[in-house]
Amino acid sequence: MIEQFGQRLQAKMAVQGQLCVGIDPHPELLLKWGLGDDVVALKRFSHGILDAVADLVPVIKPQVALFERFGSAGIAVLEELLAAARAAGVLTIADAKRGDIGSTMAAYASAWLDDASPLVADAVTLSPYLGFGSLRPALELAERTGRGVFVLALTSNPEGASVQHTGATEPSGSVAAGIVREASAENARVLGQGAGWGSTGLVVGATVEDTLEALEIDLTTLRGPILAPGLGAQGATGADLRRVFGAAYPQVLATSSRGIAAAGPNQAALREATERTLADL
Ligand SMILES: O=C(O)c1cc(=O)[nH]c(=O)n1[C@@H]1O[C@H](COP(=O)(O)O)[C@@H](O)[C@H]1O
Repeated sequence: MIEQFGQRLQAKMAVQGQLCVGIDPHPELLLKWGLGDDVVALKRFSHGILDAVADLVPVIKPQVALFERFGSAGIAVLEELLAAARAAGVLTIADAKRGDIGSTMAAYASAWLDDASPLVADAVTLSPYLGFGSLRPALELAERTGRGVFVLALTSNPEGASVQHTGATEPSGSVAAGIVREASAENARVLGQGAGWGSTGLVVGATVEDTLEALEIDLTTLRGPILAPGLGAQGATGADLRRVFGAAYPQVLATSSRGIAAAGPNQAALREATERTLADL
């Protein structure tokens, strides 16, 4: 039987901690590393971070958009990076935020979650705002291949509230609460009476402050991982995460991209920034 993503992630986090290092090759960071804004730089930057943190953290999260901006050559770098992480035993979350009508969703799912795809990752981020049900092809493929998904629920950007908080005063609750319910039901379906985490995770920004309480969302019902961006560059700290997530904190995989990369390109400095962030968590 294939070991499912949720179980693999939970086991790795128990040993290595709750930090995911994001790989976001922004032009200004490439410049700060003394590099140009080109594909050679993209490769040096992304492999530089992977090499520095591979034995320290359970997961890396390349931001797909920042590879796509170099076209096919950038995608080739992403393919190599995903393969190198696999070889180093680091789990990967492709941050692609895909979401489309079911038939197209099946193609996105095969790009990121199918064993045969050159872009295969251990998990992919998905947007449920065409309806949670539209993600079904990805949920099914993830289950078949032992991979996972992280579904946007409450994002870290201030504009997210205009969609995600909608309905908060209705009896059915907010849009975000509905996403949490559907993801929890999916894990309950797959896990049944089994213990541990399912492979349907959620994305909840570390910056949402008291929103969880206000929207009456209990993330411990998820029985799965919570990807929490917002650490470092967006201002959140380990203490904020513990306060925001409360009883669900053990499920949190905090992610930091610019906050770690800004310490580079020196490998010792990248490791030091990573170890400091792990300690804060
Ligand atoms: O899905 C994500 O990872 C994500 C969701 C969210 O709500 N907010 C958010 O910042 N992200 C991503 O997380 C990363 C955050 O980067 P830093 O702010 O540099 O740590 C970026 O790649 C964002 O696209």
